[in-house]
Amino acid sequence: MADTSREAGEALDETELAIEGALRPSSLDEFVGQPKVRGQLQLLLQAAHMQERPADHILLAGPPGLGKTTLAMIVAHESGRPLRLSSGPAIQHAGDLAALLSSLTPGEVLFIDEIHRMARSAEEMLYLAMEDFRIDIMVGKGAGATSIPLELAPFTLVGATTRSGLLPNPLRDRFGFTGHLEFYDDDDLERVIARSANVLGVRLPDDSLSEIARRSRGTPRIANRLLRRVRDYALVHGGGAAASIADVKAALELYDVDAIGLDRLDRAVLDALVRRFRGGPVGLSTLAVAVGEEAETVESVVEPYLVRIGFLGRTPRGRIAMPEAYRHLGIVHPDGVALFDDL
Ligand SMILES: Nc1ncnc2c1ncn2[C@@H]1O[C@H](COP(=O)(O)OP(=O)(O)OP(=O)(O)O)[C@@H](O)[C@H]1O
Ligand SMILES: [Mg+2]
Repeated sequence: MADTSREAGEALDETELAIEGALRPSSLDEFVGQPKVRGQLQLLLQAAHMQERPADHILLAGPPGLGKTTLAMIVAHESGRPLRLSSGPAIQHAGDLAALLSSLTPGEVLFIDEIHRMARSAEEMLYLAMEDFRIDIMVGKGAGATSIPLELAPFTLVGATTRSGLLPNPLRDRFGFTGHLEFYDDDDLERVIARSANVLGVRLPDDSLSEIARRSRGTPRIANRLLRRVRDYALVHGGGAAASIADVKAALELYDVDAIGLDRLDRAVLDALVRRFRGGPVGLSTLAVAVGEEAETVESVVEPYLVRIGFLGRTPRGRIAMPEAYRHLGIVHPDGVALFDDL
């Protein structure tokens, strides 16, 4: 069954989560692709190490599944410091953040996932904490309220966000460095898949490897997930430990992944845009309602890849379908232009 609800990545059950953990690279050297961000992080960590201080605060931005959490873990691992995990939705009051910050040990790496979803009051507390390693705790209410300053142990904050545009500037400015993660090209995805296949004990001929890479929407998490489905298929229907190209194609067809990696939700969005809204422009929320999804999911999970491959455009008046999208769906463009030249 193909799940169309992909908020915050995928709904993984516990075994899948454990496998995702096992597939995570634990050092910068093992981390595939993203040469820019890798180089930037390397320098930052090395300088901090030479001066025996915690590294500057780091913000990691990019679509789901590109390696933000993985990099946060690598930062802690490479600097030999403990990692504390939290997330924006878990910090709904300044008090939640105060409790978290005051319990950090010197040099600890604090990872706040989905940092754009943190409460406003906590954000303000975080500004001071990031800059001066200090917070003010409010005691009492009304006219008698006083604030008590509290010194914090120096720490490194690693924030992750799929929506860096939603972060207030004062918060964004307090990070020493922002790493923008990009979609991976097919060569990098092949390396991710080859590494994971090795860990999972799956043998993949070259053609199988490149077919999975081509259908992974530029995203390592999707590459790993498709690989696991292909492994299942080969185990049940095919040649056991080796997954032939026929196994790959059959498995991906079973899970509704099309020839360029679009899944049911991607296609539903394109279909609504092209057929129902005649190519747009249509507002994000209207489009989301048409496919029965949250606007946030459509915006942060579905759209970035469709924009990147030139299927969808974002304009001030709404979303529009680009000619490539018509071609992929096999629909004649309203201008009457024949777009079937490659059929
Ligand atoms: N550069 C990479 N090399 C190898 N594997 C990677 C890489 N980036 C990500 N992965 C794999 O992809 C999976 C998803 O990565 P990760 O959890 O870090 O994504 P994320 O950016 O935090 O996503 P989300 O926004 O949904 O939290 C991980 O299990 C990891 O194994
Ligand atoms: Mg993550």
